[in-house]
Amino acid sequence: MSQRLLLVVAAALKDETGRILLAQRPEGKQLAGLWEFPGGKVDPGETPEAALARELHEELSIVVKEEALKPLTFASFTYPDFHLLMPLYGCESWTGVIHPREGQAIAWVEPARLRDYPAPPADLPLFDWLLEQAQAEL
Ligand SMILES: Nc1nc2c([nH]c(=O)n2[C@@H]2O[C@H](COP(=O)(O)OP(=O)(O)OP(=O)(O)O)[C@@H](O)[C@H]2O)c(=O)[nH]1
Repeated sequence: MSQRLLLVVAAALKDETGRILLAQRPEGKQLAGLWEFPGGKVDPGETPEAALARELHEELSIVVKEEALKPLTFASFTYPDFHLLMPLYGCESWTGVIHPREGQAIAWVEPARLRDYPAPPADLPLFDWLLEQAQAEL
């Protein structure tokens, strides 16, 4: 069966203590209430990095330079309506203060606690990957 491929970019924003930012999907959206990485769909003609910088500004009101986005890993997951391809970028520097602009809750989460947050199924291997990375850095 052929399926629509949807390209979504996501960021693992990391603070000085190694915690990762998760945002809760607002009510009314697909998968509402689940915790996920900030990000969103890549618009036609947009690079993934430009799309992610745009989404981070729209969602969290921070300014991120594209050079500050480091490719980490990706999710590839079949949902009922589409197949999600989601590169995950790491980001440790931005300007501005994180302020959720869409009414979404946010949380800074230690890598070992990521699995405590209900998340879209596509994100679970990414949570595990981030934990492995954090453990390897110790
Ligand atoms: N941003 C984001 N989207 C994710 C993650 N995991 C995951 O399965 N998705 C899925 O990716 C799809 C696109 O995300 P999105 O809805 O945030 O994109 P968007 O803001 O551009 O769309 P919208 O404004 O039209 O709602 C959704 O179906 C969402 O459930 C994640 O960690 N972050």
